Amino acid sequence: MKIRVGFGFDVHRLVKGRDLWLGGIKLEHELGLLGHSDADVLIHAICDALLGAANMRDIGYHFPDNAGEFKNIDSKILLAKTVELIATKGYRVGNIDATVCAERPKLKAHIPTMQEVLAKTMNIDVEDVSIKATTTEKLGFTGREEGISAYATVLIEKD
Ligand SMILES: Nc1ccn([C@@H]2O[C@H](COP(=O)(O)O)[C@@H](O)[C@H]2O)c(=O)n1
Ligand SMILES: C[C@@]1(CO)OP(=O)(O)OP(=O)(O)OC[C@H]1O
Repeated sequence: MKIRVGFGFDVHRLVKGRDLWLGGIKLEHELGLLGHSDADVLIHAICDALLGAANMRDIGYHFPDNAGEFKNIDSKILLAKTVELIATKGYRVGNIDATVCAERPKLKAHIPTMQEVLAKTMNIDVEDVSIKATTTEKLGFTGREEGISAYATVLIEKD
């Protein structure tokens, strides 16, 4: 079996008047993430990690942020397409480990739902999707609640 690892990182700005989509679900919050798509920063980090593992460039290369077809798109669609892209090289997702940096909202209670939704989107076992959350102790842009960042590490495999 051939295995490869990949890493992804993304940031989106928090603004008024936008819904907060994170890990494929909509959360109740007074601010939402700004982007061309639904700005689901966690999914974007996972997409970049998968593409990186397969050495297939990055999310903006495949889904440009000036293309009308991706305006306000549900990032779960981009994740499903990314899984299809790595499959063209024969790879499937092994496991994912991701961290979201957000001062608020508290994500703890929502993580099992995110795991289920993302596992379903990628057609993998929920056991293979780890999601963690941390504050940055009120430091930096995440600590000031100006944005949310996410990191993802993935393993992909083929026979
Ligand atoms: N947005 C967040 C941030 C953190 N958590 C949970 O709280 C724990 C402690 O966070 P620290 O940043 O103080 O280390 C963390 O391990 C998460 O379980 C959260 O749910 N949502
Ligand atoms: C997802 C895409 C495409 O809609 O747009 P954004 O939501 O702005 O996200 P980003 O992480 O900046 O880059 C990838 C984009 O091309």
